[in-house]
Amino acid sequence: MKTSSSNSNAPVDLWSEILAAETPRPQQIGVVYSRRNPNPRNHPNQQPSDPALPCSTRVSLADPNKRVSWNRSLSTRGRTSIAVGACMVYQPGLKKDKRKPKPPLPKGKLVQPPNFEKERLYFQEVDAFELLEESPSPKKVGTWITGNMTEEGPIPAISSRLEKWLHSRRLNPICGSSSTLSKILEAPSTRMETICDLDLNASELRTLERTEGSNSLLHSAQTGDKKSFIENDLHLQTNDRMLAAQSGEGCEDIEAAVKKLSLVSTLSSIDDDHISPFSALLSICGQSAPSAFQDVFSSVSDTIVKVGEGTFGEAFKVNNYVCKIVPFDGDFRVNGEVQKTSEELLEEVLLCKTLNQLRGKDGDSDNLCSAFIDCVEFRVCQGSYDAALIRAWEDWDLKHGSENDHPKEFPDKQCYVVFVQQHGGKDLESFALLNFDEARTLLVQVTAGLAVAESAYEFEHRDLHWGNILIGRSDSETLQFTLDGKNMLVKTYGLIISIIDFTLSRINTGDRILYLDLSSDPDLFKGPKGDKQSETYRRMKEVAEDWWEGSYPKTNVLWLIYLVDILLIKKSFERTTKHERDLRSLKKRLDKYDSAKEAILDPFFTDLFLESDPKA
Ligand SMILES: Nc1ncnc2c1ncn2[C@@H]1O[C@H](COP(=O)(O)OP(=O)(O)OP(=O)(O)O)[C@@H](O)[C@H]1O
Repeated sequence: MKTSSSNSNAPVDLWSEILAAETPRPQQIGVVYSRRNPNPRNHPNQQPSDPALPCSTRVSLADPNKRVSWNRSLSTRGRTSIAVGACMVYQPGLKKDKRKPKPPLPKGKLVQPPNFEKERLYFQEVDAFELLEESPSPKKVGTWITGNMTEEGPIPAISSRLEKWLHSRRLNPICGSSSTLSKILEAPSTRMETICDLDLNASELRTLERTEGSNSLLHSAQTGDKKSFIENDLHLQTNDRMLAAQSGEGCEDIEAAVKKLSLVSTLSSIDDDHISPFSALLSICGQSAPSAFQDVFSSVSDTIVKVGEGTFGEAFKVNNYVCKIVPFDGDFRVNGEVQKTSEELLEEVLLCKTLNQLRGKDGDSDNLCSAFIDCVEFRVCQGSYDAALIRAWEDWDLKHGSENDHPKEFPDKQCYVVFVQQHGGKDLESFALLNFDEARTLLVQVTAGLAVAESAYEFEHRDLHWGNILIGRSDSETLQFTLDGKNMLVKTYGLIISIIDFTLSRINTGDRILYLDLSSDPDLFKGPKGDKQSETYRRMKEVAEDWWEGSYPKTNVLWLIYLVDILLIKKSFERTTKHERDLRSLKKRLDKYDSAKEAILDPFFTDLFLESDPKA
């Protein structure tokens, strides 16, 4: 899936190459925004709203007339995490429902065995004997990977660098995170950079060496990244801890600082250990303090172009990347919605990091694909909106008419998460499909991607409308998917798709189940009758019986059915009546499948596989 780079310092992959060819000049970007929850009253592609439907009364304080959302009740919104691992007990708003047991951990090789050579080198630096003697046993063995055996005995599955550090100082009285999470933590996207290192002005983001120091919070604490330190009551606690660690104020303080900022303790101890979700979010983004928002973007003003907007985020093209900027934790509404919380964003980042694992950057796996947008960096920022972004926002507003609030309204204490993603092209709504082959490859890539993610993580997207499928043109004729160890080479007909926006998604990371409890968002299911997107939410609800923590891969199939409908009804491309018949019979058969994994075996897809057939 990866292609080689001409510049060894820059991470060039398939997308970068596609996009270098596809969108070389900002003014050529023609992405038309499609929000997840279009307001049927003013969205050209939506049916007129049912006057009987209640319209939301939640409007932004910034501009009460700007936007009305018909299907969100974010006052009750909240992503929910069910921890399935030892010590993972954080379950806000967990509904007690004993109908189903907790889903099993995902199958397949989720966790790579630890690289023992690396472990050995590490332990040379510490007193290995002492360490092994003092290491606590996990309380629930089943959720830990089995450690390697050494002459001295088993090495516990020590997951993160922070944990190793704690072990080395015999300061780890709690059980550690599972290795799945640690693997995610150590993925390239958790690179620790100072604000200056996040050089969006470069034509490519640099892949920094992931050294022990550069990727650790401890390092930040020790080097004291004061430049990005923003004085804010909310964050002082975190910074105090880090500075205490820096100044070496005794083991207890260091232990507390590191433990509280390590993912090991994030979700599980937010409640009982008074850790703020904000600290945990910083931690998972590899930061000790928020970056100054304006600094991150100030040097790239000429190249910034807005490419889209969503209910929560504004998306800007910055060179070859897209930065999705999501404000959070503010106490006023943005775009008519209550702002997302640190906690929700923490889980969203975790979810993205988990899906990033499917790209196989960290070794072999039984399930691989590049169908989910590559998130290359996550950055917590704070401050008022950058002038270059505001200019880009206003340009876009002139051309497309934004439904969002003007970002200049944000106060200077506002926090944001910047999701730095690869540019995935245009969304399906605005992309002009040329012919039936392009429609077919779209369907097979989405289906295969969902099948792979289902298999690896019991993933359900739960919101796969046409604004959440991006399409780019590519020279690659084929694309590889690996499903349960079997390789499938899929014909692209020159298109590569990327799935985005995991706000409603459900995933089993191996440590915990992340999902959004849609039962607390009744408006989501009140969209116009007959509207395919609204009907799909309602069908999902029937399948889930409004119990959203459960695993229902059928929901993925429901979105595939929606996609076929969209291709038939909303998209025009060169096609014959036979092609339409084929699509209609695919839709009928899809109805009978319970998962994307079943759907990918449908005869409709057979001749789209070049070498290996998933049935073989
Ligand atoms: N990586 C990307 N590449 C290209 N365009 C993107 C990318 N990410 C987002 N966009 C554009 O921005 C729009 C909004 O992004 P996204 O759906 O992720 O935001 P959101 O706030 O989560 O939206 P929603 O209203 O669906 O919750 C997309 O429809 C797309 O047009």
